Amino acid sequence: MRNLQRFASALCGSVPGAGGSALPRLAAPVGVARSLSTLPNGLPSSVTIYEVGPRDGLQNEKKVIPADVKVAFIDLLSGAGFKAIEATSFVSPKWVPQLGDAAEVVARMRKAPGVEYPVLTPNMKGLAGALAAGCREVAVFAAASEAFSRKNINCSVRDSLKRFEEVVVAARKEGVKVRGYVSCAVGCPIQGAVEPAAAADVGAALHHMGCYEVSMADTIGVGTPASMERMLGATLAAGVPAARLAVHCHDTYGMAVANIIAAMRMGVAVVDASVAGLGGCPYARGATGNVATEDVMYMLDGYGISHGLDWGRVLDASEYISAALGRPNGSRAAKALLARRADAAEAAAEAKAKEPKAAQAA
Ligand SMILES: CC(C)(COP(=O)([O-])OP(=O)([O-])OC[C@H]1O[C@@H](n2cnc3c(N)ncnc32)[C@H](O)[C@@H]1OP(=O)([O-])[O-])[C@@H](O)C(=O)NCCC(=O)NCCSC(=O)C[C@@](C)(O)CC(=O)[O-]
Repeated sequence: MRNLQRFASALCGSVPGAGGSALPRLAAPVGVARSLSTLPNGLPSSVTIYEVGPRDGLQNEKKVIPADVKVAFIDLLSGAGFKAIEATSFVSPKWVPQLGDAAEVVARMRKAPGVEYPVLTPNMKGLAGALAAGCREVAVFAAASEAFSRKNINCSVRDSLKRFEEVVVAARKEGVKVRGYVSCAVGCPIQGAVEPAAAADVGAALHHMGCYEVSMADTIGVGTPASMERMLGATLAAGVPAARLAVHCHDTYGMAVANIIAAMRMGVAVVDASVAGLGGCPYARGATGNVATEDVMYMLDGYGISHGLDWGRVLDASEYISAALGRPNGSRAAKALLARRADAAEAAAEAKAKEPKAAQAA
């Protein structure tokens, strides 16, 4: 751990203002930080994949997705071993019409034991909706970029943090866990480059507010391992421990898996991802979806890092949602594995057809 902190300070030496937060410092965070057990190569021995497909993946779809499809998708994911599946958002339906059915989806989805189903809540109205629906975990989402904050939630970063503090305090009073996001942590579709210190300050503010985990998001997928390291280094130096951090990478430039490896090398062991690489950003033309869950699983398997997910069931969910949306699967690993699965099923059917009739009947 001391090495990690030294690494963070070394990285941040060149980042002006890192850790010197200009944003409000609020109450201390709650909960027990995860302890990080590592492999001999320094990578975490297990990684939690926080599935965001039903929320981040579907919020940006042009055609209306029926609640039936969302519920069936979440139910498939629920059997796959995820500990957290971000189900939907209690945001203004005028801003995000696609998730206007949040209450219905939460009411109808199966709640598997041991699985959290967080929902996004941008304000007290969203929190009230989430609480009324029985949600036990919510997420607030600030931005490292002023321009994006105004475009996404119609207020400045500072005002958003005041609003989120109210949500965090009220949620915790109800015993509801709150996760925090920092959007545009390495780049913004409107303002361009984002200083690591700006992302670190917002991450630290959410951490000190009481978010049990802060997910640093490369919203438009422009990051590289180098810019991720600078941003995470600044965030660690600003006082957010690696055990409280997650990363949320979009894959626009094909860097997401490499960026996640860079984050794991810095001790991050929670990774947001979307089955089939669903998603996109309404404010950035050409920005692609989240890193695909299956691509992350394939990488983790290669390192021998446990993720606790059932490949067969993840592929079922991936196949289902790609068919329901009528588009090719956005995960390269899923495409390859689904093709192999189809080949194996075909070969089994052929073998069965060649069996003598009596054996087939048995
Ligand atoms: C924050 C607001 C509400 C401000 O929007 P506003 O227009 O400033 O809000 P307002 O308080 O003036 O209210 C306007 C109307 O919305 C209603 N309203 C107000 N709040 C709610 C609510 N919670 N639920 C339902 N309705 C709501 C409110 O009642 C009112 O209705 P009217 O009186 O006109 O009929 C709006 O901008 C909003 O909903 N934004 C959400 C945008 C969003 O969800 N974006 C995508 C999130 S993804 C992201 O940020 C990045 C992330 C997390 O994925 C990480 C990454 O990939 O980088």
